[in-house]
Amino acid sequence: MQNLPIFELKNVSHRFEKIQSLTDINLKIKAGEQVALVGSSGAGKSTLLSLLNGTIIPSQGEVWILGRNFRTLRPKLRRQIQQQIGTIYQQFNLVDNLRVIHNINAGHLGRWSFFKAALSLIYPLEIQTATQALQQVGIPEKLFERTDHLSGGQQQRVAIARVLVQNPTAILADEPISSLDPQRSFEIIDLLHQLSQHNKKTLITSLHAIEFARSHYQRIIGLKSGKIFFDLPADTLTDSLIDKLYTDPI
Ligand SMILES: Nc1ncnc2c1ncn2[C@@H]1O[C@H](COP(=O)(O)OP(=O)(O)OP(=O)(O)O)[C@@H](O)[C@H]1O
Repeated sequence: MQNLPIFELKNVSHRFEKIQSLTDINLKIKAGEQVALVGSSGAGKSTLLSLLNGTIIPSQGEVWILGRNFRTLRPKLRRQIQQQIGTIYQQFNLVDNLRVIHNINAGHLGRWSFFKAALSLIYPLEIQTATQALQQVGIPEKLFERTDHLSGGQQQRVAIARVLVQNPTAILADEPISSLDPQRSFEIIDLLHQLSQHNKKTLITSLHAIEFARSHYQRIIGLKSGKIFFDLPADTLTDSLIDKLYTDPI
């Protein structure tokens, strides 16, 4: 079990009606790995992340998550597996007019009953857990602030705190810094790196900023026109290969 990959894709292709977004992907990602996904717009990065968190099922091939062939699972087991995968998005996916604590507590939703979730909207529950998560992302004083009163960088920290409360095995981040300035971008990438290392969580991040992929990830996967163009340790990736990823036709 120890050596089983957290994620495995076997001959995976995906098609959105007329658009072939991924073609024949074979990939294994082990526990604790920090992987950056890079490639031009439309290369298939978000599609790949959506396959890894079970949001979409591939048109062809098999996606194995935590040792299970996801397609074959019953809905209840699918939800249990999905609870183990936390995802952070470019647009944060927070409810703007709620206080921060409610957005963080959304990380419990897969585990809480409907009643508990509804009650927590009136009397916030698990304040200590939420405070700890907010402390880990560096803004503990914002717990009762309205979410839309925070800056973009702070909102992304809240989204990360929500994932920490979910306590997943793996964290997926889909272009988490696209709407942030360079300094905030560095801070969020650095935070994700520190948290995944400290909490021993697998981290997979899609990124346009190649410099952060190189500085903060062990492994870099380049996608080009829906195919894996390279899959290399960060310290062996050359500038010329990066140029080819973005310029040459496949
Ligand atoms: N829901 C969808 N319906 C139809 N086509 C889609 C859908 N999602 C993605 N695609 C198409 O699949 C291809 C891959 O898209 P994807 O979003 O995975 O790329 P990406 O590498 O994440 O791009 P970006 O960096 O711009 O986010 C694109 O051609 C895109 O237009």
